[in-house]
Amino acid sequence: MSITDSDPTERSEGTAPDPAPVPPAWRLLLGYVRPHRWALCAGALLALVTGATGLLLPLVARGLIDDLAHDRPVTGALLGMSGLVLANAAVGGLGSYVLRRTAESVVLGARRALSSYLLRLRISAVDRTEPGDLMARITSDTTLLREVTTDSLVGLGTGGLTLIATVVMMGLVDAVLLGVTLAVVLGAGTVLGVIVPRINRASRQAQDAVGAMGASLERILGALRTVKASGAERREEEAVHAAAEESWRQSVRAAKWTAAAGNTAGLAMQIAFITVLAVGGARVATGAIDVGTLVAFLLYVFYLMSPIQEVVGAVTQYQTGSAALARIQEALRLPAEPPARPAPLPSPGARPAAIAFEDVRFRYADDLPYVHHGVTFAVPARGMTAFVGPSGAGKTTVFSLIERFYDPESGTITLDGRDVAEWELSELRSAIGYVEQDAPVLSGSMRDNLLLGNPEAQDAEVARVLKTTRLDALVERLPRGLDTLVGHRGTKLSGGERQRVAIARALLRRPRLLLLDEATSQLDAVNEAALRDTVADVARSTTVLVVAHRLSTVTTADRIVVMDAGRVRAVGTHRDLVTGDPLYAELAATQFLAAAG
Ligand SMILES: Nc1ncnc2c1ncn2[C@@H]1O[C@H](COP(=O)(O)OP(=O)(O)OP(=O)(O)O)[C@@H](O)[C@H]1O
Repeated sequence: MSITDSDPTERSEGTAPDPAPVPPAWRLLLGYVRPHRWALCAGALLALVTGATGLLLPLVARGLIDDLAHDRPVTGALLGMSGLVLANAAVGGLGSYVLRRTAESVVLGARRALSSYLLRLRISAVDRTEPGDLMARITSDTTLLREVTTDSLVGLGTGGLTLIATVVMMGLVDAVLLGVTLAVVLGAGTVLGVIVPRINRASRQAQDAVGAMGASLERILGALRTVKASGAERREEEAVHAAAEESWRQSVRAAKWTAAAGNTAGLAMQIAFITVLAVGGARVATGAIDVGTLVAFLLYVFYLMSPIQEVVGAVTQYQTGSAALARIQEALRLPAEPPARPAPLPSPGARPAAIAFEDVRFRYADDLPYVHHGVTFAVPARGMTAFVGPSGAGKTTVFSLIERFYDPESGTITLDGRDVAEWELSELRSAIGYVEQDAPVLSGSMRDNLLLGNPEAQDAEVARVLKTTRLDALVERLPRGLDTLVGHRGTKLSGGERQRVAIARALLRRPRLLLLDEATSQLDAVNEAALRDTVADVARSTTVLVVAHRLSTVTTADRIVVMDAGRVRAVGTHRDLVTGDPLYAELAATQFLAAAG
């Protein structure tokens, strides 16, 4: 699944698509590794020292055979060999630890960068992605960076250098036997050139399938009640299984080619060994070389196996890792907002904000119809303004544009007379409290939810807001008061309570402008009255805009903006509009709900 296909929303929001081509995977990898380069160099150095101690072993072995052949004492050679073996194990272990630790740090860096970036994504970018797929990019794709750092980058460096050093040593021992060995190795290299790109393709498809599985799971877990109530468990299960099986199929394909690559390298070494033994035996017979030289060379052939396998492993691992890197990079190229600078919240009693739309035209994407066809209205500071109109009229979109989740194609939106496009985003949002229609409550405690937008709020302020939102009685009833857990998405609260928690959360930010998207669902009379009184209270000191779905909300409003098909058709009080606007009269007659539901 690709998330970087060009998206028309970008242009309609004035966000130019990123024109720079995606850098090659190796350059991306170096970018992640750069902060850890010294640790990586230390690890690579230790790996090289390990390799060097190994390289000396055949030479010491040759000395040992020579000593034995000439009846010389062998204690020195034996001690030397033991020392080299111990040094090899100790330095090798330390090197491996340093490399793995560095690789974990690379993964940590990538996860931090990616998660911070995802929190800054523009809402338009989130609209066209699957959250589950994005999650897979942070969890599973970044994990692959670990192997690619240790096995691929370091493996290529140390394996490559050891390989060169081994070849040089072999050349010094016997050039003819080296020629024989290289001929076999080059043949194997040609076969590997065919296999390796296949590993890349299969790995990429396997990772995409993991992303698709995450997306399916997120879809199910996000609406498990609906899935169960709709009896759709089996069909949803099949979708998850299909993605899991696709990932399995592609991983098995990648495993097949990886195994083929490994075996080709192994087979090449066996062939090289037998050929060297045959050619070397003949050379010993003719007296061209002695037995010690042949044994030393054969040890080098064995020794060659490890760096060759390291290099082959590095290349195959790089293929898997570059697929993951590409997926991470795709996520990092989604349009994002500039990094948020912390903006202070308005002080208590800050003056309310005035808001105005002037001929605003907006559509969610170039290939979608306009949602706003020139919306114009002005709301003075303080008081409650209700937005009413049939479903799809563009009321919620008004709020999204004020919050700058999207930018209009033309026209201006001003807050206190200043174009919202000119405001620093964090400064703009700190002036506004926003309560979404489905009033999201996050998992965690009641306190976590209330303090989400203002962690510094004092107890007295929290108590006051709880009273305003008529939540004080509820909190008293909860077994652990504010520390009671509210469940995933606040499932332990009623719909009305969730809405009031969301309002309380917004109020604790002391907004100069409160945007309240009323729930379309019917509330019971007690909850409805509590909500109405709350909003009326708040509107005395703040500017409140409400997308209203209930007649009881609009009758108390200071002014009502009637929207229809992306236009403002009338503005007035309930009394004016009931007689002056036929659509409003009709909506009021049906209590809004028939037209709004
Ligand atoms: N993220 C989006 N991407 C594309 N189209 C969208 C998006 N959000 C809303 N729309 C479309 O824009 C139009 C206006 O939506 P909006 O939510 O503003 O309507 P509304 O008046 O608030 O409706 P309701 O009363 O049902 O909440 C609708 O036709 C809707 O399908």
